[in-house]
Parts: sequence; C-alpha cells; structure tokens
Amino acid sequence: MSAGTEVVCEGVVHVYPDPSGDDVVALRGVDLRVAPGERVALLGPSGAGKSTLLALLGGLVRASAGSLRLDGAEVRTMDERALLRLRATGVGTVLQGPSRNLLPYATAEQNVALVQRAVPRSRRRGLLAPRDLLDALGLADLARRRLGALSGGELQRVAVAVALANGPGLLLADEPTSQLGTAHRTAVLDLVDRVCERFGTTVVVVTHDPGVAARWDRTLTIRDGRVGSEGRLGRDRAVVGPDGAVQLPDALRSAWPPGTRVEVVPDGDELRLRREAT
Ligand SMILES: Nc1ncnc2c1ncn2[C@@H]1O[C@H](COP(=O)(O)OP(=O)(O)OP(=O)(O)O)[C@@H](O)[C@H]1O
Repeated sequence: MSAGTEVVCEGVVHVYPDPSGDDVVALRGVDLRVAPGERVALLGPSGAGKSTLLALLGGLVRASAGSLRLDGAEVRTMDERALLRLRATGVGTVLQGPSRNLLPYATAEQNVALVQRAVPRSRRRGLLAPRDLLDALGLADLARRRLGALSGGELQRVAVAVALANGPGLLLADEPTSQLGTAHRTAVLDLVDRVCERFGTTVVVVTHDPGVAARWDRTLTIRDGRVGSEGRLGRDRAVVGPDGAVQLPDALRSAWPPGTRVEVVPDGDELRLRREAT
C-alpha cells in the first residue's frame, strides 16, 4: 500500500461544454489542500460540483483550468498514459451505487484480484494479497461470498476493499452511505476509519449524510462551484473566494436574495454587513 497522498487544488475550474452553447460551469475556482492521511467530507447542495471535483481528483475528467496536484504531480496536464497509471495505481474510487464497479457473480476475493491484474507487474509485488487485504479490513467473513448474495451494506464494504485493491494513496468515495440503514452506515464509516489508521490513506468522501460530517475533523462545503465554508472540529468558517467574495450562511440566503444591497463595514478583525432598507 502507498502512504497517503497530498492533494492540492488551486483555482480549479471545470466547464462541461454543450454544443448548443449552454456550457455548464461546474467548478469556478476551487482552492483546497488535503494533507496525507487526512479524512475530508465534501458537503453541499445538489449540483454544487462535488461529484465533478471527485472525478477530477480521480483523473476521470480533466479540469478546464487551474492546478490540481497529487503529491506534487499536476493532474490537469497529464498525458493519457499517466492518467491511466494514476487510475490503475494511485487512486481508488467507490462510485455511487456499490454494484457499479463490481462483478456480482464473483466473490469478494475474486473482485479484488481482478483489479490487481490491471496493476503493472512491477507495482503488483507491493500489494497485499486479496485475502490479506480483506483480513486487514476486517472483511474476512465476506471473502468467499458471491457479491450477488450480499446485502447493500456488505456490498458497500466490499466496494471499499476493491477500491483499495490497487494500493492507492488516495481513496475517493461518492455517497458511500446513501441508502443504508444506521448499522450498515456505521460499519462503512468504521471501515473507512480503519483504512486511514491501518494504511495512512488520504480519504475524500462526497456525502449528504450529517453522520459523516459529525464524525470527521474536517468538512468542506462546496457551493456554487467553490469551497464556500470549511468546518474543523465542529466550527464552521466561511472561506473567502478567489474574487474576495464570502458566501452568506444558508439561513440568510432566502431573506437576502441575490441583488440585495448591503453596507459593508470593516471594524478591525470584524466585518459588519447591514442590509439596506427597501
Ligand atoms: N457530464 C455532464 N455534462 C454536463 N453537465 C454536467 C455533467 N455532470 C455534471 N454536470 C453539471 O455540473 C454541475 C455540477 O454537478 P455535480 O454532479 O458535480 O454536482 P453535485 O454537487 O455532485 O450534485 P449531487 O449532489 O446532486 O450529486 C451541475 O449543474 C450538473 O448538472
């Protein structure tokens, strides 16, 4: 297994082109830094750009502008071979809906082995054998079971193990606890914690699950295509954007709609905003 990967994004922009001219700007300048071995939850409303950011980090989609570095290597300008190598050995991804990247008629062990076959021979020697990986993750009881016979929660845990089969330094997961009951959600999160503790893997998870946010030290809320606020140890802080903008707290958004005029009054380390009377 590789040690945890450092993730650095600076001014990352992503545009989905549309032939009719209605291009979608999904990310508008994302700045973030995730230390090796850190666990981060990406929160935010639907359409904010969370899954897009995950796809860029996983080398599945190339960012339109900005800089996105994994352990110092610039992903945005990597050629196709380097991107293939990144996906085969550098990053493990758990897609939304656990069955999407798993073979239902094969066992957990066989699914892990299959992913390892795509890893270049020179790097394969450093990987844990499928059975050892499943043991290390506390999933030995699922190793010989066909995935088609597993429950949703069991399947999701196997999906995490399969994402780790290539010994990545970065684990990405899109909504890993959605559609699971409380016991299975806890089991999946316990597993992710075990991955970090055992292997030092860096973890970035997209989630709408407040349980995930409450459990980890750091949350980043993506809103309107950038990091709008950051939570650390239960304290939420707005993040100043690349254009100097600070997003309003959710509770004020409907009361102060776009276009509302405000007087901005700096006062030492404080800034007061006063809405203009209408
Ligand atoms: N392949 C695509 N082609 C065109 N537009 C896309 C594509 N994927 C996403 N988008 C658009 O980009 C924006 C960001 O989408 P994204 O899926 O990253 O948001 P999200 O925060 O993950 O949302 P959700 O929580 O609903 O999954 C949205 O406006 C979405 O419609």
